[in-house]
Amino acid sequence: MPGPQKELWRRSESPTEVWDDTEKEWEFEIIGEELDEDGKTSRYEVRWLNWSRSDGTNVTWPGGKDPIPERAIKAWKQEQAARIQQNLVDSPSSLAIKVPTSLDAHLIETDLRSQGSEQKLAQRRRQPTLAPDNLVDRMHKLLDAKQQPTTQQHRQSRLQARTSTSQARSSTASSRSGPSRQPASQERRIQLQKEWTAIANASNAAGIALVNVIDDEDGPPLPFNFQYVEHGYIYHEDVEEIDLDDVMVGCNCYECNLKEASTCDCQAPSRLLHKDKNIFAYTPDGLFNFQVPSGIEVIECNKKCDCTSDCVNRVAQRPRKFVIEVFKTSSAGWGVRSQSNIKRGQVVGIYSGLIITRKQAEEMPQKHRGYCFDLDGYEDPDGIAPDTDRQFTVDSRQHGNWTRFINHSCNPNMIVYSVVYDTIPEFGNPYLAFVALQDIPHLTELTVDYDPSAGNHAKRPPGSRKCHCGSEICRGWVPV
Ligand SMILES: C[S@@+](CC[C@H](N)C(=O)[O-])C[C@H]1O[C@@H](n2cnc3c(N)ncnc32)[C@H](O)[C@@H]1O
Repeated sequence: MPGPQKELWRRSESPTEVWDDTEKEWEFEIIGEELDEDGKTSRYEVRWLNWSRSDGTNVTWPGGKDPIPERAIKAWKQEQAARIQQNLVDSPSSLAIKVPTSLDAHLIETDLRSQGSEQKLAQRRRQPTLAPDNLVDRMHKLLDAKQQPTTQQHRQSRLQARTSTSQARSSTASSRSGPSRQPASQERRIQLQKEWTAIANASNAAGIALVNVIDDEDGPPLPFNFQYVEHGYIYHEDVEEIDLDDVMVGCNCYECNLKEASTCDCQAPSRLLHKDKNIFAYTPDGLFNFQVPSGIEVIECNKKCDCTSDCVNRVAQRPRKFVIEVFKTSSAGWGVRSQSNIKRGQVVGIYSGLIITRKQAEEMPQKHRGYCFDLDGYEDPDGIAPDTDRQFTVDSRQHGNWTRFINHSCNPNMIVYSVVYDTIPEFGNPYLAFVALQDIPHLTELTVDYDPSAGNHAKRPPGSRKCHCGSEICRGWVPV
């Protein structure tokens, strides 16, 4: 006969929750968050400062009818981002114990594939009859065919690439003991890839892959002490930095209204108009709407605004979501492409680098000017002579991100527009955003026209280089 059923565990009584004073302001701080399987926040952990249960505990997980105000969430996210950034600065060794994300796995896979492909190519050079038999070879063959305008040109540029690397090799060969050629080490390339990806991830941006299936060069040539800067500017000591917190103003819209842009304080002073009415520069899907005339800066909401990060007027400032490949091209050094398809109007990236004065840029040796971009979007807003004290240039030679590798094409798939969000237009240091002019399939080289105002028959400027863009409407030269 069965005996009396044993009680193994009984839930203790929940402490009583009394929130009686309806007039009272309940002060709280967010102290944690719970993530769902996609890594998105499902709820926040909150500590109440002027409330506790009868047992003294004061932590809850609010939700449902009483969601946490957006403003508190925004402050918490900013605090977390700053903490991640600080950890990275304080402790470079922490990079080594970073928990791999799916993006890292993707990058490692890409890297292994490109290494495999490189070994195959090297082997094929030694045994020219070896047939391609794996996916990577086929993919890169297809890419080569797509990127090279003619076989003749292809052969020439391959030859040039080999000649230049063999020259580089022979200049270092003298320090080696014997004449036999060792396969080039790819350690530098992999190290750069890891470093740049860690820096990008710290700004919540996706990783950077470095790929070379053309020759043995183990990464792009960079000046000594090059610093990868995923986002923002560094200021040269000759450029006066102004404390923007005192001068910048934000809008009070809780939700900036796409239909009535004039009701947003950020958009009302903008010269971005359509039929005399203020408009935002973006569609509801966050794509550039191409209604911004050249010479007009897009003014996005900023850190003083009340709106959240998904506001219709915050697009260029969002972190990059797709992995970028900095890859060796066959005829224009290193270039860039995305591992994901890109939509027309999608903002692909923002130029970063060192802010120098225009005078400094003009006095720079010509060979270094290839990485300079003038910030002249606001220079002549109403036909008024520009304030020469505030004419700046961004130089990405020594400090910059992947956009410094964007090559020129006479028939480009991106354009550049000026956008202002954590500064004011009058200060003359807007950001430069690269936006897709068309749908761009993944692994297609991303290009801009370095001199969009030049006509197709413009005379070749002194100091310009021979253009290898391969487009049917090629002008024949690249400005420097
Ligand atoms: C901003 S950098 C672009 C990245 C560069 N390819 C690299 O390897 O560092 C500009 C330089 O790239 C080269 N370049 C860019 N587009 C080119 C093109 N269409 N044809 C030939 N060279 C090009 C020129 O040397 C130019 O001065």
